[in-house]
Amino acid sequence: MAPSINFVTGNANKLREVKTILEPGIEVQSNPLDLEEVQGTIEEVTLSKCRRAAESVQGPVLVEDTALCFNALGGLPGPYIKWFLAETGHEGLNNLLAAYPDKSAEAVCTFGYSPGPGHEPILFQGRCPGKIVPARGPTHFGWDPVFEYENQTFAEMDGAEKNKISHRARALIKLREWFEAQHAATAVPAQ
Ligand SMILES: O=P(O)(O)OP(=O)(O)OP(=O)(O)OC[C@H]1O[C@@H](n2cnc3c(O)ncnc32)[C@H](O)[C@@H]1O
Ligand SMILES: [Mg+2]
Repeated sequence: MAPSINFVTGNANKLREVKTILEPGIEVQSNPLDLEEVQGTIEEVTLSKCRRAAESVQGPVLVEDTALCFNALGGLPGPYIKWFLAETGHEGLNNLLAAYPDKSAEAVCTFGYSPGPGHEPILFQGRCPGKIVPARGPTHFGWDPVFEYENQTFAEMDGAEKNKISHRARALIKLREWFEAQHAATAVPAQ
């Protein structure tokens, strides 16, 4: 039987990508709890989110936090990208870099897995380099239209292309390796 994982997220686009990448090897269940997110480094935000999720669910959970880091701004907006995007939009994200020739950025995806409340979460991080450009492509998912990787924005790619190289895919390679090794170690050998 495939191992399963309980992904706590309010973001339907994240859930779709995680399911596409992990299933059928790992079955992804989901829970749309809205978790409070603290300020801090990328890792601190995910650790706190994961501890809260494990407390709320009283069981094993997976959470994820996505950051978008502008190199000219020392890594900001980073884990605060959600609020920058909501308040300034795609054009505003470009304007933030107007004073700098360096438009390079990094998308950072950090998954946190906790076996349950009281356990320290384990982190799996993936990074994808790119640059911030005026919006191109459909506007279904967050900052996808303004993040360009090798001449295409994430929004211009089809799902399969994005899932080959994205920050999320790179983090999930690490998560899958660890999760499958854990499952193999605890599975009862066939008699
Ligand atoms: O419930 P959670 O999992 O926290 O979902 P969220 O939507 O609040 O997500 P985050 O806290 O991680 O905030 C990240 C922001 O970046 C956006 N985002 C996340 N992954 C993205 C991706 O692959 N492409 C474009 N935008 C993305 C997302 O819509 C948010 O605005
Ligand atoms: Mg969030």
